[in-house]
Amino acid sequence: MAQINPSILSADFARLAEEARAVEGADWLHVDVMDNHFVPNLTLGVPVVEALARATETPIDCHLMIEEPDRWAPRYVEAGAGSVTFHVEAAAAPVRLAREIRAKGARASMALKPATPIEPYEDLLPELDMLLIMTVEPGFGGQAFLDIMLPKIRRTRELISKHGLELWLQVDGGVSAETIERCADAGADVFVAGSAVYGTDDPAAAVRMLRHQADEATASAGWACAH
Ligand SMILES: O=C(CO)[C@@H](O)[C@H](O)COP(=O)(O)O
Ligand SMILES: [Fe+2]
Repeated sequence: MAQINPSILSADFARLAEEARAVEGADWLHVDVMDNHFVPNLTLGVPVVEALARATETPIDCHLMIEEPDRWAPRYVEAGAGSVTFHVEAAAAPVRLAREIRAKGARASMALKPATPIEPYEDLLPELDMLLIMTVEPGFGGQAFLDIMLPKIRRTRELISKHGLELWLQVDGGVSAETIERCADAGADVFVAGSAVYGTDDPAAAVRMLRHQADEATASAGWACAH
């Protein structure tokens, strides 16, 4: 079944706990950490992730858009994140970092910006629990989905199948009722959605609707997700 991860970036930051609980029933809560260096925006850090992990039953999917993830990612596992994603463009030693995240008890995930190809990282895939393909330039919610990322999603799904991996394939940026079917058809199975969830009157219903759409598209594409 497809997983839907609402992005708290599009929620009301003055009511974070309430907003996190508004999407209980979602698979993971996606938390975007930005440091104003790796991306031109600043959001939240370790103390807020700790507070969110206490405030909701939904596991935390932490997306680190920061410099020096080798230094900081383990701190987010300690803060209570169940999955930690670092950007390969920022990591000094991605294999060592993925192993450290796993050893500390979280799922290890690596993200690629739109201009970063997957092919140089084929041999790293067994070290990961999830790969994140950005479908916008990281930094802000509410941007338009980049259709030109669809071939990369498809090629990544082929690599995952070729190696017989259980790796999850996440897409993030501009995922909505209009675009989710294209992502699922190309091979994504974990979908981050910010404005398409929190921009509606009923975030929990939006999650259910997106999941249904993704499941239908995956079934007609004929590949099975690993979860
Ligand atoms: O990581 C990011 C942005 O850099 C995302 O997680 C956004 O928060 C997704 O928001 P929408 O594009 O779905 O509104
Ligand atoms: Fe994100």
